[in-house]
Amino acid sequence: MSDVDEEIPPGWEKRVSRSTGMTYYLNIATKESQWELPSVKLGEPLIEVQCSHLLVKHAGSRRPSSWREDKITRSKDEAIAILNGYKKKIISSECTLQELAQKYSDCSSAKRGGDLGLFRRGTMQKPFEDSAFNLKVGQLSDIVDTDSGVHLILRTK
Ligand SMILES: O=C(N[C@H](Cc1nc2ccccc2[nH]1)C(=O)O)c1cc2ccccc2s1
Repeated sequence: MSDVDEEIPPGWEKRVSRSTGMTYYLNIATKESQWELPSVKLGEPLIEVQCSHLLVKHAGSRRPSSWREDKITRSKDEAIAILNGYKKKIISSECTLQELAQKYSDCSSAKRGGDLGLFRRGTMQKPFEDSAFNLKVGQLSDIVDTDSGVHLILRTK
């Protein structure tokens, strides 16, 4: 099978099952696996994506409170600086977004490593949606600003 036929979409890895010797495909970010070659339907509109995110709220957030902190008083600039620190650790592979979200995200999805599940357009705040639907699978966003706070987004599906 030539490479072109077997193009593996970004964010996926080809693996061989130790027990059966069969080829399978592993989603690097979610660690989910499947036997079928993940299909990227080029040119078709993207209906839904799956993302994990790390949210740092600030005093100006719509709900300046979270499971971590009853009353969040940090400034937006401080929140951005904190998030830039996390981004450096993720880019250098010192930590994964999931590990940092679990510990530090001000979103209740922290308990799931920041995983928001699959979502369609029209369900998340617009700046978040626009960023998420412009990411490739496995790609990390720049800092995204919503009424909830500032986010890093990792597209996982
Ligand atoms: O809106 C949520 N949480 C808010 C913070 C927040 N604001 C967001 C805005 C866009 C995307 C995710 C966001 N999370 C909160 O905890 O104050 C969600 C939590 C969860 C948990 C699991 C799946 C989806 C969601 S959406």
